[in-house]
Amino acid sequence: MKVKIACAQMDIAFGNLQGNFLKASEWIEKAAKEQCNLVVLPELWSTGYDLENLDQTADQDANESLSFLKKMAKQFGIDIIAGSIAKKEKDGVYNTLIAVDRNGRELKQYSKLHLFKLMDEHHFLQAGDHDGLFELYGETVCGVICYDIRFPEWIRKHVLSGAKIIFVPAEWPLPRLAHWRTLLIARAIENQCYVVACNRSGQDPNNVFAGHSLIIDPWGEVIAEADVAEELLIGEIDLDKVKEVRSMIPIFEDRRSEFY
Ligand SMILES: O=C(O)CCC(=O)C(=O)O
Repeated sequence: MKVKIACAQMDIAFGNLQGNFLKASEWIEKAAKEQCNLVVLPELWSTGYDLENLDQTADQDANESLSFLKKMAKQFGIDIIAGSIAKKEKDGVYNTLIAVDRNGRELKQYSKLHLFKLMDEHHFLQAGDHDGLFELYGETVCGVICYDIRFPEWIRKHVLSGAKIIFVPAEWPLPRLAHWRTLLIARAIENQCYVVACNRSGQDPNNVFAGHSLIIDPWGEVIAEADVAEELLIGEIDLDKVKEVRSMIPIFEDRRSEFY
């Protein structure tokens, strides 16, 4: 099955929810006009890393984000992996990915499991405690968020549960661009699956971000890669290729899991 995917590598206005919702709606519309089946947004697309103001800006139970995303998905007939938002729950704020389908049905919420101390996340956010698996196009896929890609065992757990696409919304800083590319390509090669990674563009008061959103196939080939500036990155994936690559080098049969 072929799927045309767009990564909305947008700039994010620091703490400006209204501006970011408007911008996201424009990118979603643009992806639909390009006949994409699916659009992916970056991490914390509605607030950016304005962590100190999350008390005011985090979305209570993701209600506002969900109604916006469901409306957009139905209006433009497109599936949306809506990066992540700051979601307020009873015990604090989570960095939460939301996926909705073109019928406006919620598919998944996943909260970032590994908090990134270098960007102070642990002072402002709660860590998630469940996996990122969901069903899309009749296949199992998953979402993880940014820093999560540094934990290959977390990604492998999803792949062992059947994930054929790993979606990665991110706000990855420019100084570690080489890590971003290397880790994403490695995750695709070692798991023989697609990786669709949507980073943000631009800067905030503390960081300049790397852009370079990537769509990578199960052989580790880069299907499409953005530059640092804002861009709607488009690439087509073919889910049948996962089986093809896995039969060529059958790592999942050859694993010696009794030793590790
Ligand atoms: O791991 C990194 O170098 C960047 C991670 C990050 O920026 C994040 O998780 O928000």
